Amino acid sequence: MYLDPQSLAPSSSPATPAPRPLRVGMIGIGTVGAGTFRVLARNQAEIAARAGRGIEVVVVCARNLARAVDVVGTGVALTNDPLLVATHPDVDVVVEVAGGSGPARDWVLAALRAGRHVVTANKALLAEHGTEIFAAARQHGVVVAYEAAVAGSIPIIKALREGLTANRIEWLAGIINGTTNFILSRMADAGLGFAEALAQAQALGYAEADPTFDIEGIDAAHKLTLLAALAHGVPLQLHKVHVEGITQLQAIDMVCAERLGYRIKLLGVARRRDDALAQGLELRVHPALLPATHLMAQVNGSMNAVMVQGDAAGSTLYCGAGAGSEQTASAVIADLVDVARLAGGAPTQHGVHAQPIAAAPAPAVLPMAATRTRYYLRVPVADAAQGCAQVTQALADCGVPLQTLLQHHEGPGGVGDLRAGQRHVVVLTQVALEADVDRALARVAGAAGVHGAAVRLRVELLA
Ligand SMILES: NC(=O)C1=CN([C@@H]2O[C@H](COP(=O)(O)OP(=O)(O)OC[C@H]3O[C@@H](n4cnc5c(N)ncnc54)[C@H](O)[C@@H]3O)[C@@H](O)[C@H]2O)C=CC1
Ligand SMILES: N[C@@H](CC=O)C(=O)O
Ligand code: NA
Repeated sequence: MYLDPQSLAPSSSPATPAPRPLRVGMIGIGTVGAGTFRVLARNQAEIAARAGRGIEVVVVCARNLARAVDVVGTGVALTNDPLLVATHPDVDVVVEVAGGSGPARDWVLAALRAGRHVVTANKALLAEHGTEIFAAARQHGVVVAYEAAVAGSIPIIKALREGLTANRIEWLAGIINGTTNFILSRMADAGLGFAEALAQAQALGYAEADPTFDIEGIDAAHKLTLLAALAHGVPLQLHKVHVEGITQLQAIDMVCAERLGYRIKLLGVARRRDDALAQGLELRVHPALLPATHLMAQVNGSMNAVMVQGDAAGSTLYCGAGAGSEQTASAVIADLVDVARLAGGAPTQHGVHAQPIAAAPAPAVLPMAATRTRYYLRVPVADAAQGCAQVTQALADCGVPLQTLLQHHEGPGGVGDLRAGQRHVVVLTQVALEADVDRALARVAGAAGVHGAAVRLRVELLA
């Protein structure tokens, strides 16, 4: 769509002087920074042909300068002062791949005020300070591009801003954290424990500096905040995202889900509601059951996938590496190429201005009690028959329609944290209101013979 094959051929007009290269200053040269430098160097000729000019890293900020030399060699200026890169006179665009949201805000604002474009992979920064940062970019007539910040290599920002721009987006749902998808896949498919799987994700460069951000769903909430703003025209409102991570997930529920024909994934969902029960936006990150036959359920390891339902396009699905060095670098460089193509024009004329566009009126974020979906419930009980009767009665009393009910009894040597001999009532509901499901579970909790806390997981509707 964007690539003119002729542009890869050598120019036939020698009289036209070659435009000067786009000069890049990088802040951070870790997993993503090093990948960006490597891919820029390796694919230099192709990238220059496609961008219409070369892209050249002129200065790099690193904490450890000796290690930075190993990556970038001696032909690039090095500093450990990020502000020096942000305002460097020889830099056209600042690539921020250091991470964190406090100091990074200052560097990025300094770059924008100095008239530099910014490319960043930092979703925490934009989810927390994006309103201020995009306003500064507008004021100074420059671009903040962030394709790498959401779902790594997948061009989902471009898809929403450009490919789907004609649509009213009804919902989007995504596996948008590579680390947790890697952990859940390794636990389900290779029988690894949580800690071991997390350690592998860290060693492969997928996890955040503080992996709590991954496993507690915060990183996915950062990304969902950015996606929801683009897709639904709402402000950046991280504090309104309902967030549950995967640390409370129990092995028994992964096994029961699988026996029922489902896989559990950490999902980010932004769903517009305009029905008899609610008008607004569901904005939530949590583990969810997906039918094992659904394409999204088959997205494993560090892969991400985002499904978008538009009123005109219908369903579209985007899948690819959600984390990793060169995988993320691919998106960073795509943004650099967009900036290179500006060639002095106004950012908005070239469709690169990556700020969320507010629609009026923006839908309000709904409370979780208003969520409408299907549910998986597991209730530990002393007596299976009595437990089934209690659970079905409570669901019926609260208007929650039942779809499947089964008893689960694991003998000695059973899965995960299951006590030998423990019985469970496992239920799949039809579509119900979360408030009604919670009322039913509150009733069940007080019943004689119920041993321990019930588990409630959402079954996501992806149709
Ligand atoms: N690793 C991945 O797969 C992905 C990471 N990201 C984001 O990209 C950013 C970078 O992530 P990684 O490369 O994985 O992290 P990293 O920890 O591997 O690299 C960050 C580098 O920045 C340097 N740095 C931090 N503060 C600095 C300072 N004040 N002065 C000089 N250097 C400083 C660190 O020393 C480190 O070398 C983060 O915002 C992360 O969320 C986004 C998508 C994927
Ligand atoms: N830690 C993140 C990195 C990419 O955004 C993830 O695992 O997805
Ligand atoms: Na992306």
